[in-house]
Amino acid sequence: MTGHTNNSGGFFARFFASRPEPTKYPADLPSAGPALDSTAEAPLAPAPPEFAADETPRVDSAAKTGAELADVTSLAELTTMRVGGGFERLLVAETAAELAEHAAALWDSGEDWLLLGGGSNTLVSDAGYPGTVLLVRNTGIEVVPDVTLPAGKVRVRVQAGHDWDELVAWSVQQGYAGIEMLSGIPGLAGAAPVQNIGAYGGEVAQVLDSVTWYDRDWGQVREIAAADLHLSYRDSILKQGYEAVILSLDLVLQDNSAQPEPQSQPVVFPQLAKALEVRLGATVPLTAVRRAVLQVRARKGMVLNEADHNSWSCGSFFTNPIVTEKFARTLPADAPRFAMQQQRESDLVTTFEELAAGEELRLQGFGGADAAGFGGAADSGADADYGAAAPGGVAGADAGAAWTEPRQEPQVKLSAAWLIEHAGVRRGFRLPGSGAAVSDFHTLAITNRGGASAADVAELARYIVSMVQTEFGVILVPEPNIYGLEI
Ligand SMILES: NC(=O)C1=CN([C@@H]2O[C@H](COP(=O)(O)OP(=O)(O)OC[C@H]3O[C@@H](n4cnc5c(N)ncnc54)[C@H](OP(=O)(O)O)[C@@H]3O)[C@@H](O)[C@H]2O)C=CC1
Ligand SMILES: C=C(O[C@H]1[C@H](O)[C@@H](CO)O[C@H](OP(=O)(O)OP(=O)(O)OC[C@H]2O[C@@H](n3ccc(=O)[nH]c3=O)[C@H](O)[C@@H]2O)[C@@H]1NC(C)=O)C(=O)O
Repeated sequence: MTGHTNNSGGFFARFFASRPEPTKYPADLPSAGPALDSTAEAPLAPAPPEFAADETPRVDSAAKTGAELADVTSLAELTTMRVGGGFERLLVAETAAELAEHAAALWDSGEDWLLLGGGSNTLVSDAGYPGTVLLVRNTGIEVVPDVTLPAGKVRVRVQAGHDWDELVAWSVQQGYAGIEMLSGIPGLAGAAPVQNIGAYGGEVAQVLDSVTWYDRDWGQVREIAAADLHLSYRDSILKQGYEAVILSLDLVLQDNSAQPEPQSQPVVFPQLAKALEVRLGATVPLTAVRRAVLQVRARKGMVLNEADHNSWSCGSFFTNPIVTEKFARTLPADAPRFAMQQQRESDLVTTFEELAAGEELRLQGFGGADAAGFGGAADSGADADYGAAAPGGVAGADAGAAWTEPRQEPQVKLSAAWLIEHAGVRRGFRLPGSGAAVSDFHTLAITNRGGASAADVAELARYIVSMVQTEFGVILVPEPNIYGLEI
């Protein structure tokens, strides 16, 4: 658990070490697309997959188990991007006790090691990982009787190695509401709190009661209340470097199993309401929410599908930047921007203007909350797959964990996908000779079109960062954990 970069200072330091001047990368490449015209329509991408109204897209899991692991020799076989070289040693923890024991021994040994769940948020260099890879493979879901819970609530315990989407499917089947909008998110349950997964109006912070983890500093297994994880937009104390391995999670869900057709939590996300053809705030059958979310995600290429190279990715490769409202006003009027709850000053992206004005570089750790995310007006129809932008003004309400430290300057969340597309990097874009390409369906996903190397992925990521930096003065931050590569 050392040696990787995510939302870290190294990333920023590289860009700002000398001066805050963007440089085109790479200088000798042809233009990635037409000059910026924020009103221009994106060229037509290949048609997104079509689904019958009652069809539920299949969700593949990348997390190999048991005998499937016998012949694994590379990280490419353990990650959803399917790139990355070998490793020195592979350890597999099939129980929580094994996971804690391995983690304790590895930390005691002082060697570098890598914790891997479903490998959907991990990018490793072609040279591989020079140490031990510990795979989280303890599975199981149980309902834990809890008389302290209010009526209608149920405590569900899931082991860290359980496939997240299998948990969601199970909860929908049981009639338990609360995570149905998080259908189709890749990876394993143990990673969910690390970056507080969120989509379509929900985030794990809303239902997480506590985790049990092995804590490096304490040298023991501890139960930690969700509030102590400081969950916020794609962030937690684990993401910020606190050293612990999650063994299991306790969720508190709404038990609607007595209803003839168990209902969902209110639908609060415009894109989802639109897909379900209901008004915001409506409740609908849990099964309908799951199906609709999977269909929307699949249309964006965001459902893992072994047969579809457009889904061989880490999902969103960059987080959505959070900037001051003042800076956002310098962007084109049609750039989507969404209000955040209170935000730590230190969580905002440092803009060129601020650096030029002599302000200190802030090392980023996104705070605030995400749940509502993007979507715009449900009925605008401006972009059927992604929802409408919020031109000019600030729209959208974020829900979930709030940071209470007061701050003066209101902040907004931008759409990384929009910035990328309007910096001229269109859906399907590929650098010459590269095996990696921007997804045909969503500019925020970098995909392996077969035979991509980790270097190809990193090169495209750097190119995207450079284009957005040049065009808008915003520095995108990668979402995945990255080992042995410079982005
Ligand atoms: N919304 C979306 O569509 C997408 C969301 N994701 C999310 O990214 C995450 C990826 O999950 P997964 O594929 O399993 O993760 P990975 O196997 O890619 O692991 C990513 C990192 O998460 C941390 N981690 C994983 N499991 C644990 C654990 N039990 N305890 C503590 N830390 C852990 C480790 O970071 P470290 O070494 O720093 O401790 C690890 O390097 C999930 O939360 C997934 O939902 C990913 C892609 C798309
Ligand atoms: C996939 C992930 O999570 C996803 C999550 O599934 C969705 C749905 O709630 O919202 C986030 O994506 P997102 O911000 O790109 O959401 P989308 O609704 O797909 O797009 C937002 C906006 O981007 C613009 N857009 C989108 C796609 C595209 O190719 N071009 C474009 O310009 C549209 O204006 C759209 O309104 C999460 N990503 C992040 C980094 O927060 C992930 O974390 O890996």
